[in-house]
Parts: sequence; C-alpha cells; structure tokens
Amino acid sequence: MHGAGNDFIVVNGIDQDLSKITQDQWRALSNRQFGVGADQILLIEKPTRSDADFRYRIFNADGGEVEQCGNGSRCFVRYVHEQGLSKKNPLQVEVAHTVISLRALENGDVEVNMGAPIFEPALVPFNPEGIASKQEFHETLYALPIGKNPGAHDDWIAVLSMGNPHAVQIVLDVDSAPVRIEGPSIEIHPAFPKRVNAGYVQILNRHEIKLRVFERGAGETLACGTGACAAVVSGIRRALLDSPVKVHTHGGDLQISWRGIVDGITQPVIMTGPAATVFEGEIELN
Ligand SMILES: N[C@H](CCC[C@H](N)C(=O)O)C(=O)O
Repeated sequence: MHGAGNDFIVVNGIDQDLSKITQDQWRALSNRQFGVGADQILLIEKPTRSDADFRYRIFNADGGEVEQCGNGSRCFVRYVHEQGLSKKNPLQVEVAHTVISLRALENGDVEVNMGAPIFEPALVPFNPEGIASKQEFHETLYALPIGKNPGAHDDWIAVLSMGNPHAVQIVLDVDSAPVRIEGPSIEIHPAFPKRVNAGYVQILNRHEIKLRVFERGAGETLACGTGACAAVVSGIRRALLDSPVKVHTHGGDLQISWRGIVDGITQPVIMTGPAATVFEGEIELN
C-alpha cells in the first residue's frame, strides 16, 4: 500500500501470530531488491487497551520499531475495511503512546486525528545541552552544528514530536536543499538519543508549503505524514503559516490542520490524505 508515495507492507497479525518475526526479517522484507520492498512495515494486532479497536505497530525499513506513522495510519484503515476486519468508521487505533482516530471519507481520502504535538525536549527526545537556541514567536529554534546548510533560509532547526521525533528546518528552495547529504547527519546527531526524522520546508504562502523528509530508519521518502504534521505545527508556531495548510510532497498532497494551544491545551493535529492498495500476496518467511 502507499499513502502519497510513502509505501508500506501491511501485515495481518490478527489471524496469524507474527510476534516472533525478528528485526532482521522485517528488514529483509523491506529490501527493494531481495525482499518485497517498503519504507515501513505496518503490523495490525489485537488492541491491548479497551478504548482501541486495533493495535498498530510500525517497523522502519532498517527493521527498527517506531512510535508513529502518519501515512501508514491512512493505509491502516483502508486495509482493515478492505480485508473485512471491521466495518467501524472511524476506527480507534492504539499506537505506542496514545490512541489515534482514523476516518475513511466519502471521497476516498482518510482523515486522521494524529494527537497533540509534543514540544518538551526531553519527551522528543532531544538533548539541547551546549546547542545555541533562540525564540521565534512561540517556537524555540536550535543551531544544530551540522555544517553549513547551503541555500538555507536560516540554519535554525525546530524540534518536536508527533509521537516520533522530528527536526524541522526552513529552506529557500526545497528541491535544491541538501536533504540526502545533510539529512543522514541530522538523523544520527547525538543530540537525538533515538535518532530523528529531518524535515526540509519551503514556505509557498501562509496556507501552502513544499516538504521533503529524510526519515529515520528509511532515508528520503516520497512523503512523510508525521513530518507534514511537524512542519505545519512548527510553521504556525513561527507565525509563518495559518491552519489549514496544504503540504506538497514528491508523492502527493496532504492537508494538515492545527488549532494551536487553546486555553493552555495543545490541540491535536488533523491530517487528511490519500491511501491506496497496490497488490496483496503471501510470503513464506524462513
Ligand atoms: N521514519 C519514521 C516512521 C515513519 C513515519 C512516516 N512514514 C510517516 O508517514 O509519518 C520514524 O522513524 O519516526
């Protein structure tokens, strides 16, 4: 399946026990030459909490399990409905740190309540010690020492979590930004103990951006749902964007809405976008 070109292997862990699959086997399945090929693998399981219909586990192409996947969540609800695992709409789905709500829309898109962004560095996690920072409106920006970023609007990076960690920077031209050269250095920067997804944003107007993301554990993908959420939230906090925002990615467009912080409560991010099934099959894992 794919959500705006971010592609997934979606596996049914309800009717079969896949809990014994190793990190190496997930990585092998994700390999585009020797396996099936995917940016991430989405594992559907029975929920462990009473307020969820299913549990949703995510493995990056490098085999590592992660906390959240935006584009994958839209494919999740499509798969559940297509496979007849549930007719419920919306679905409540348990991910690492919370429950998210997924709704299949009449027009074929899927709307996801991605939960509230997390800004506390320790919860991202991010260690700002020894890193220069400055305040820009409601956003704290960090001068992450990763060498000069040519063509940068500025070298300052915002850090936040959508359940998974994101480092978001604004550039003048996203197509010429050093995503594949600099992205790997950001991904493994020691200030991010669990590594990080590196987002590059070009502001087109107050309701429209272009985005590229060098994803943790997968490299540059054609789209990143949580990256789109993080980019819009940071742009609104920097007073550069107004909700809703259309996010243009190489794989397609996503619509992101966020009402900010209301009465001291950080509001959830709402993401709307496509989800497509490409093919289905069976594979014997050795
Ligand atoms: N690479 C991400 C997981 C997948 C996120 C992305 N595919 C999305 O649509 O949100 C991470 O390690 O946090």
